[in-house]
Amino acid sequence: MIEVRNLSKQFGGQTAVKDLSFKVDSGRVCALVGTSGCGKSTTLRMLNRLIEPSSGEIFIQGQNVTTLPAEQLRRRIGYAIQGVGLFPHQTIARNIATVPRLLGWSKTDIDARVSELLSLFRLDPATFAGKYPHQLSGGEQQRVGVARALAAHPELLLMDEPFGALDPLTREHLQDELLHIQQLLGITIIMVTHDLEEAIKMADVIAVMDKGEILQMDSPDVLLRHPRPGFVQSLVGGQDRSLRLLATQTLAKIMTPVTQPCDPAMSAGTSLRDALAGLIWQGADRLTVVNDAGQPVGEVTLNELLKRGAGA
Ligand SMILES: Nc1ncnc2c1ncn2[C@@H]1O[C@H](COP(=O)(O)OP(=O)(O)OP(=O)(O)O)[C@@H](O)[C@H]1O
Repeated sequence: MIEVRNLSKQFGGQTAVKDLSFKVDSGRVCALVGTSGCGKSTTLRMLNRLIEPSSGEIFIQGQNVTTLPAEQLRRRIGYAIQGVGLFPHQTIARNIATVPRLLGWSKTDIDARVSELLSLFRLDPATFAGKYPHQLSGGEQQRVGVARALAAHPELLLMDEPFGALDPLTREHLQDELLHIQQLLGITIIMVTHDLEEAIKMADVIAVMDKGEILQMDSPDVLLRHPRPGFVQSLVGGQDRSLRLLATQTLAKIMTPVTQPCDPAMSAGTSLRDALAGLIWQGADRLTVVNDAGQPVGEVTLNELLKRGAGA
């Protein structure tokens, strides 16, 4: 668990982050959202002390790390940013191995970890390990950036707009991939994003920031159903709130036993939002939920989807 107590940062006379206190449980994904300049990146960078806090304390697994040497702290915390920041003159393998090398891992352990991570991110080690960053696409580089951040089994992964520069399809793909890996490794993630849809999709808990303060910190569902009046409401409020609500759940959560298999068929991991879009597109009022083998495992009606998107 990571806990922040009364964290503040002033640059000159200007307050960028004001008396923040919050906790994120182990294995959870927390997203910091808010408009440009509200203090998201400054908050994130104080957690690994790329920026020194003006005041306040940070605890990781109960240990006060506020005064730990920053280098030591950064080896326990992975950090991935938009634009990746890979070392251009080093191979992909060497880039990923950066922190394990600093920690003095053996060559055998490093090679094994590099292969494991490349495979996890579906980059064939034989093809990619020896390449240089400029020989990779943006999406591939972004994967390597996250793999590098995970290399030394960090307790915490910090991500600052990690998918910001990618096209929507690649972005969605990488979000799915990261969620899968997060669940596999059970790692705690704190991510900064200006994209509310990304926060809703990725996070267990969303902290909405404005002018250096957290105005509300709740699960996506609670945030969408009960936003605090004012800034939070205007951020999450719009007419597409029902669609955002539907995006927080999957068919697996709401399906009932199959009565009569019918078209369309959709996988259990499909979001309710995509399911609704599919039913509208096909003019159907019911769908069959199928497992990976294509066998029917449940069904969901259009009516049920409409109910789930209702605010009341
Ligand atoms: N090194 C710095 N020196 C002076 N002011 C800074 C510095 N870094 C950030 N700030 C200021 O602190 C405030 C918060 O910046 P921060 O980068 O944390 O915002 P942000 O929410 O991440 O914004 P964005 O979404 O645009 O990246 C801004 O007013 C910014 O100008």
